[in-house]
Amino acid sequence: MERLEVKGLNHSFGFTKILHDINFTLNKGKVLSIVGPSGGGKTTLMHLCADLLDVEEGSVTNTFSSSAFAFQEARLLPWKNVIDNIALALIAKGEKKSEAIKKSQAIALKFGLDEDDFDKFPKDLSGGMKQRVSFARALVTKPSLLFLDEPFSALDIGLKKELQSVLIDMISKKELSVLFITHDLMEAIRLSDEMLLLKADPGHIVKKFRFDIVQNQRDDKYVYGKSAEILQDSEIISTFELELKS
Ligand SMILES: Nc1ncnc2c1ncn2[C@@H]1O[C@H](COP(=O)(O)OP(=O)(O)OP(=O)(O)O)[C@@H](O)[C@H]1O
Repeated sequence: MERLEVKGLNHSFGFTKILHDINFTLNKGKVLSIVGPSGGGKTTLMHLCADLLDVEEGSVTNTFSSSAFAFQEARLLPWKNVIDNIALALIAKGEKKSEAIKKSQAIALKFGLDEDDFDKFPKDLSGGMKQRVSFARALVTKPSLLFLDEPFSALDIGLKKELQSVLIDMISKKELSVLFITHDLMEAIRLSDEMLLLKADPGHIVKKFRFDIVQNQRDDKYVYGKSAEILQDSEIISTFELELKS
């Protein structure tokens, strides 16, 4: 079975230890989130998993057949229009240009872009539109594993929910496995099967939470209820330094 397995992972930048003894497995069709405070090492961990950073100690085994990324900033090529930005990965994989364009247009519409937007360049797009393009570009190649680094954090509530719904639809059809990092607890509860809590200095996993209801049956009531419950957890309180000062 396709999986991402992290064992005994340690990482330092210079003399500063950033990650300590990280262990987890992401199986096919599952969504695993890593939550924790800013500076805790989430991005470093994601980069090690995605082979964007060399593993120094421990191991990362990725047997997924293909993977893609979507980041907090959309990172589009400024000299290419919307469709060409999306089509890029397909063309790089050897797909015929006409076919790549057709697939890119279809997925752009799925992510809520209009035909009028197809010829626009990134400088003429709003932040939300750029993020739609970024998602479409990541998913057009139908990766089996998707890495998401805070992809919803700059979006308004409506757009956030809309993009999450498209993702949940794909997850529910078991088309996709996802590893994502966030500091938004509700986002993690809405999307993940398992949530790892990463505490800082150095980053280490202090608790794992599992959510057993399938994503497309988690309504707002479930997400708010679970959030309220988890916010009472002592590890969450100390990791996010939530103690109220009286
Ligand atoms: N290339 C690098 N060289 C040196 N230190 C780095 C490097 N990248 C990150 N760090 C340091 O590693 C620590 C963890 O950073 P990282 O970006 O992984 O945390 P994070 O949990 O993703 O934070 P945020 O939520 O703010 O993005 C920080 O102290 C950061 O300054």
